[in-house]
Amino acid sequence: MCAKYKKGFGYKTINQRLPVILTKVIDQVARDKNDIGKKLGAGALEEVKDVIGELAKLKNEMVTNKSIQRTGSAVWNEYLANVAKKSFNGIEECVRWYVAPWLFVECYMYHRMNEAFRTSTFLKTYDPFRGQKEEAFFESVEPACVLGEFVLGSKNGPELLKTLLEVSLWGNRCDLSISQGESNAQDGNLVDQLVPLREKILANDSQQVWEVLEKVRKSSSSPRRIGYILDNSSFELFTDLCLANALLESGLVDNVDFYVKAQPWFISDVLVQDFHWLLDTMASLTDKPVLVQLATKWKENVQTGRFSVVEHEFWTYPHAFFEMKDSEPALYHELGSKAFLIFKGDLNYRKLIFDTNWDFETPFPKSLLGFSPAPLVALRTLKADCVSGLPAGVGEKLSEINHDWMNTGEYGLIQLSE
Ligand SMILES: O=P(O)(O)OC[C@@]1(O)O[C@H](CO)[C@@H](O)[C@@H]1O
Ligand SMILES: [Mn+2]
Repeated sequence: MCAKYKKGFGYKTINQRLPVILTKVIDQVARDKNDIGKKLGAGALEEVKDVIGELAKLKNEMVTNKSIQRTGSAVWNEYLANVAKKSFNGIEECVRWYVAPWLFVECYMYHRMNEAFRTSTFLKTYDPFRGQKEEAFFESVEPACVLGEFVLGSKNGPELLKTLLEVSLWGNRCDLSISQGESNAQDGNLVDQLVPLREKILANDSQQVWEVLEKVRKSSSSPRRIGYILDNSSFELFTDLCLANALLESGLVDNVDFYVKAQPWFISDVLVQDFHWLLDTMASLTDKPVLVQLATKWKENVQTGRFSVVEHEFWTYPHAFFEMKDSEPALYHELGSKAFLIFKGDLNYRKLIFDTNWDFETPFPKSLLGFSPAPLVALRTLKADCVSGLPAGVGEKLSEINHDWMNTGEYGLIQLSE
């Protein structure tokens, strides 16, 4: 899929969404300029100007459909060469913003943005999205309290697990990339919304997920460790922690390894510091005892290693996941050592199914193209036009009602591949 077809979501992304997102990054850096200068001195101030210049150049390349440039990353350059080889007769100059695969180009924008920061001296670890992520959590404190009360007051077992799979799924609507950085917090009590939302789950393997996890619980291998490939910070991360909490407390698994991005990504994606920020912030909200109680528990899990947070550069590469086995075999092997994997969100889903226009009814496991390090579930609200594993007729019917149905975040999937 690429951005050349004006009716596709790829076109809207390159033509509208990404320029807006990048402009906001430039504005944010410009706003932070004086603070940075005051804190770090004149050298830093000069550097801020250079970074803004780089970002403006990137925006110009994007909006004028220039060729995708090589960068300082061998991995990205090799990927670019492969895109050229596969679709452009090896001519890299022909790989332009509007004709290159959409997934590659969208990731490339964030890669180039990060390169501008990472190659600087003073702004190496600067995260232009930090404020938005933090604000998003403060906007969701009330729904988080309600959900927290629910989690603390529920009995462990299949019903709670299935409910929290749905909670974590709908947490994926709170993504700041789809809203181009505008507020997109959880609205109201999610637990009450689950029943009406259920008809929007187009494929729901939650019962089978429970059965697989029951097998994990009974297995002799110890410790029973799962990998949780996170997506967005703030409320979505809170829902993920609620699910992980239930997995531990029901005795289904012993350890949860959370995989996070190593660079600011798609605005709201979790970085290591976002994970700890959330726990610290919850712990500091003393007028919200339920959040303090959960933070205490989860911090203890971090201290004892029952929760761990792992960053890996692979999640900010352009590769589809079926390519991981060859391009990042150590990570594939590491995931293969887990009893179960949870993949969150739209971007991870796109990478799982190679961002391909599968027939709606293609079985989900088949669309993973051999990616199968361990049994896995994908929890994803649909925000891009690719999907697999739908029951007969569902996709066709929705297409008749609204041709944009795959891009709105209104529908969800809980899909298992054993
Ligand atoms: O991965 P997530 O946070 O669920 O979704 C991120 C997202 O940017 O991915 C799609 C395009 O890649 C967008 O439609 C959507 O906003
Ligand atoms: Mn995201």
